[in-house]
Amino acid sequence: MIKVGILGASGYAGGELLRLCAAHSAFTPILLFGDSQAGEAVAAAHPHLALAYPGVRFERYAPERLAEIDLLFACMPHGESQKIAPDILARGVPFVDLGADFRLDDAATFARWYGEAHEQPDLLAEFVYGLPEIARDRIRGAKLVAAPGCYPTSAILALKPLVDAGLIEKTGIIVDAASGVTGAGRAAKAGTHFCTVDESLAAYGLIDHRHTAEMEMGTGGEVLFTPHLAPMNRGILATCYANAARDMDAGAPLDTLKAAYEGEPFVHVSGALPATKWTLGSNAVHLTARYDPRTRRVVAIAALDNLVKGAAGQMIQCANLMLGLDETEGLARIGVYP
Ligand SMILES: NC(=O)C1=CN([C@@H]2O[C@H](COP(=O)(O)OP(=O)(O)OC[C@H]3O[C@@H](n4cnc5c(N)ncnc54)[C@H](OP(=O)(O)O)[C@@H]3O)[C@@H](O)[C@H]2O)C=CC1
Ligand SMILES: CC(=O)N[C@@H](CCC(=O)OP(=O)(O)O)C(=O)O
Repeated sequence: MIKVGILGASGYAGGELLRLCAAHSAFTPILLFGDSQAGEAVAAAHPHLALAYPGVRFERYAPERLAEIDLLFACMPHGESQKIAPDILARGVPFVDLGADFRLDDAATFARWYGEAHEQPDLLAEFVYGLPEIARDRIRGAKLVAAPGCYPTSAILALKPLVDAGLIEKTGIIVDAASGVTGAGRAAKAGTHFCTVDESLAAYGLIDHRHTAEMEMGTGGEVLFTPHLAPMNRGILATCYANAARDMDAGAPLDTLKAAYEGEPFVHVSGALPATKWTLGSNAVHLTARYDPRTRRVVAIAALDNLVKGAAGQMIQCANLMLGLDETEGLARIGVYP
């Protein structure tokens, strides 16, 4: 048994992490931190988890309690991990953070995209960016991992092999992506109210969405990113456009993605146009790509579940690698469909 602590266990990502841990052979959540719900039963926040966590309650965070666990996950709003990172490092507990605090590799980029100075700039280099398909060897055995945001996971997986193979130019990359509403967290907000979202599709975060920085770090290109909010609970569909760097067969981008992800347990590349519905509840990413000789552009599309491969599933996949377990342990490769 690997004793797990979760910070932000009462949120959507924390709830999904608890759901996945319930099906994991080793990860056993024993400390669920959530100050505002301390004393409440897990099932009060997550009724669907009642059978898995009978009698388990949220507790207040206290750094000395880190001595009781073998692995720590955090699913808190940005800025919170920075405050407690020194405690975590001092105790040496393996840590996977889902917030954005330690994803970027330099403090100036963090300040540019998050609008505030980083409180622990010296610790940025200590964290590995937790995208196993790109950084598996660095995650294996690491103590500190920063899991990517949901949008960057989709865009980086669709684009990086095409950049690396020299098929697309690094400038002028466009990422148009739509997210399900759980991507915005569980707190009630005007922008995610049922009546605002239902039967509607809208862009937001024009030009300055903070995930642009992660996409640029992960692809090595210059990205114009436009997120959209879609009337669905889960899912990200990212449609990515780039200028072709040279003439090529229409199928060359698809062949490149197939070669790049051959043997990857959670990545499926095919000529079919991916849909978010294929991925629900699974850690799968479905990808496709084409070259259009008429416009000399390459288009690549990714679909995933923002709460699994875009959040809690990615965290479990990283933790499996960090602790030397089978990377796929506790994770579904097949979504619930229809
Ligand atoms: N939802 C998604 O698809 C994804 C989310 N993320 C990131 O993961 C993190 C969590 O997201 P999500 O679960 O959606 O968010 P939620 O709003 O659903 O949950 C946030 C959690 O953080 C806790 N929390 C809130 N404020 C504080 C604080 N000041 N100190 C400590 N804990 C606090 C909340 O506890 P309480 O109930 O007690 O307030 C709750 O457990 C965020 O950083 C988000 O950006 C990343 C990838 C995908
Ligand atoms: C639909 C929606 O609102 N999505 C969130 C993305 C949340 C996330 O995954 O990213 P971070 O962890 O980097 O915040 C947004 O656009 O802010």
